[in-house]
Amino acid sequence: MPVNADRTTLRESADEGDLPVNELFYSLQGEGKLAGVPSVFVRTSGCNLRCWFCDSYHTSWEPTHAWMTVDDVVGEVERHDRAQHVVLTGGEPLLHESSVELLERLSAAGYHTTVETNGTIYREAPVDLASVSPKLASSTPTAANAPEGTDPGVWTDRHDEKRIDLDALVRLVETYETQVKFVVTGREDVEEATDLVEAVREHASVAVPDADVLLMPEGTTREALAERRHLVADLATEYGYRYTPRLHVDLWDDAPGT
Ligand SMILES: C[S@@+](CC[C@H](N)C(=O)[O-])C[C@H]1O[C@@H](n2cnc3c(N)ncnc32)[C@H](O)[C@@H]1O
Ligand SMILES: Nc1nc2[nH]cc(C(=O)O)c2c(=O)[nH]1
Ligand code: SF4
Ligand SMILES: [Mg+2]
Repeated sequence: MPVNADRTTLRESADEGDLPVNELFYSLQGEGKLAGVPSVFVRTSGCNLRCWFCDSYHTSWEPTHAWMTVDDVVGEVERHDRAQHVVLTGGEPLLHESSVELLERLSAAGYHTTVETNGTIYREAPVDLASVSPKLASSTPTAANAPEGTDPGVWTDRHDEKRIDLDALVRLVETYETQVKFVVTGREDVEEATDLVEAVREHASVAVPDADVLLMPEGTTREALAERRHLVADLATEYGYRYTPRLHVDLWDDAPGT
């Protein structure tokens, strides 16, 4: 089973350079090109978007975290001594300037680094795989779909305005080895994803091959994924994009720290 961070290294208040950490655990990469690879996950808290389906509610809708120094994060990562891969995720990890220092430290220590990002923010850092997941119109929160007990309020418009930043997307694909990973709820999402990929191709100086465009079924439980995965697999075949499972959900359902 994945192992959670020792909470004794977490503090309540921030010093400059600290990172708001929601959780740190060792598991198998569940998504994308590196699915199945043992990896330490560092999940920062705080997001500039509010997807209605966010599987990390406590980093977006209700951010919870403790502040850790970059030193302590590196120390916790190193405790998982079999891991050679680190996944920096969130929330939106590129909101935080200190994510750059963390990536520099991890890279210098020899780790392969993946950053899971919504693609609205560009930062320069030693990133081995930028796992970019631009948010489609179907992610926008409304009064009808927002998580129970929340009122999307200003976030319906704010999310919709901020969810795509073409300049940031282009810089990310030009700078890093990239996978572009769309959360798919239905056929319209793949049509919109195709328009976006075409726009990125038009502006970028590098190729974005179909094999780097991934379709991932929306769903946070085995049951939800079982309902949607065949549709998404068929769409991947039809469009020539790659399908990615959510291996951790298949294996551990919605258990925390996986
Ligand atoms: C919680 S997000 C954190 C990183 C970044 N904020 C982002 O959205 O890419 C991690 C990954 O989970 C995906 N994700 C979040 N909720 C999901 C859901 N309900 N079903 C499928 N994928 C989901 C995101 O698209 C992203 O690829
Ligand atoms: N096992 C596992 N793989 C993942 N790949 C990306 C994740 C994320 O939340 O960013 C994630 C996650 O939360 N767990
Ligand atoms: S961008 Fe990522 S972390 Fe933010 S709300 Fe959407 S899925 Fe959650
Ligand atoms: Mg996740």
